[in-house]
Amino acid sequence: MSTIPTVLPLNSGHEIPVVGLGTYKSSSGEVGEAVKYAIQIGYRHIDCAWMYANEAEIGHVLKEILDEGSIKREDLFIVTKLWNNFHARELVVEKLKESLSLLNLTYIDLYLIHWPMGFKENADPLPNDPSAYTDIDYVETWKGMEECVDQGLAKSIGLSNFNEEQITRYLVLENCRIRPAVNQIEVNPNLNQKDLIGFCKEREIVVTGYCPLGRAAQSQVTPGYPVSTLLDQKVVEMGKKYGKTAAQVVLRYLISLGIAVIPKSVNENRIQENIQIFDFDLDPEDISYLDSRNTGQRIATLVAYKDHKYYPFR
Ligand SMILES: NC(=O)C1=CN([C@@H]2O[C@H](COP(=O)(O)OP(=O)(O)OC[C@H]3O[C@@H](n4cnc5c(N)ncnc54)[C@H](OP(=O)(O)O)[C@@H]3O)[C@@H](O)[C@H]2O)C=CC1
Ligand SMILES: O=C1CO[C@H](CO)[C@@H](O)[C@@H]1O
Repeated sequence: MSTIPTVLPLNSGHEIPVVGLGTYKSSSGEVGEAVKYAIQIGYRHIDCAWMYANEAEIGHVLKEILDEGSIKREDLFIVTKLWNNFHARELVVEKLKESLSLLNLTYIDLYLIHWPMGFKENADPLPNDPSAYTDIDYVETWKGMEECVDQGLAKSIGLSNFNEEQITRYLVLENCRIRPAVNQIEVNPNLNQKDLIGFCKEREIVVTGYCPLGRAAQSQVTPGYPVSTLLDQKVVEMGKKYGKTAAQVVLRYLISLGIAVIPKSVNENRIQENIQIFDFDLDPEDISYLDSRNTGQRIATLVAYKDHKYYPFR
């Protein structure tokens, strides 16, 4: 059996656990229990965001766990993200401090710019009107991110939803003093992102794949969503051969691309299932089948902002 590492090295000198728990739409009254259970059974990486509006409940549980003492702060890898309204350089440290206070932490392991597009500070977080856009250059935002590292508030900093050209503006133009450690992007068999993953790898940027399960249940009922590979009967049957579920097959496929994944669940069985993916290998014909599912369809398009100067998916 081939061994897949359980952590990946970052260019900051730190390591990111390959499987993390997603928390988007993990609702109040559920998210804390989910995080507590995940950490109890061995998850060490939790993916949060200011935008998810649930950092306070997660912070309550993190405090409880760390106060109890058997898990130390340095054992955990907590991620959060700067939302689009706060791209002005002088807001970055302030917004990280706000997230840290909600999360009951003194530092974050990884702070990401959530999207390259900026909105005005006092606008709606998902504005309907282009008058809410700003053209603050994300290179300016990055200077604020670097200050988070300088002040000891973030161990690593990175990007999310950035395309090749946008990453190149940091690296080739040498606009950054501290290099992005991670680019968090949508990755699932419908959108396997092999090119962007390869591009990032060559530049020592680790990819974290979001929506790894293709939001299975919602994908059946949400107009415009590509149908999740978890619902493909062939993948369900494939799983039976290994004594695994379709979700485990898909996650195993994704981590073999050399990326981290952050499946979201608030259900104990599924939280457990999603990390039990290191004890089997996929046969070459199954990998070929999953490769063939790459239609390029995206879930998280934020297409309402397609006319924003920094929209990444043109
Ligand atoms: N940077 C960015 O812009 C983005 C980041 N993210 C991050 O990535 C995380 C994951 O993406 P997300 O959008 O949540 O989508 P996922 O692909 O992780 O799908 C989550 C859905 O799948 C269900 N599910 C979980 N495990 C299983 C399983 N084993 N079998 C069947 N269904 C399952 C969950 O339900 P249940 O909870 O009931 O188990 C939930 O409905 C987010 O939570 C967030 O942290 C996501 C989108 C954008
Ligand atoms: O993190 C996120 C969760 O998904 C949303 C889209 O469905 C994104 O807008 C957001 O970036």
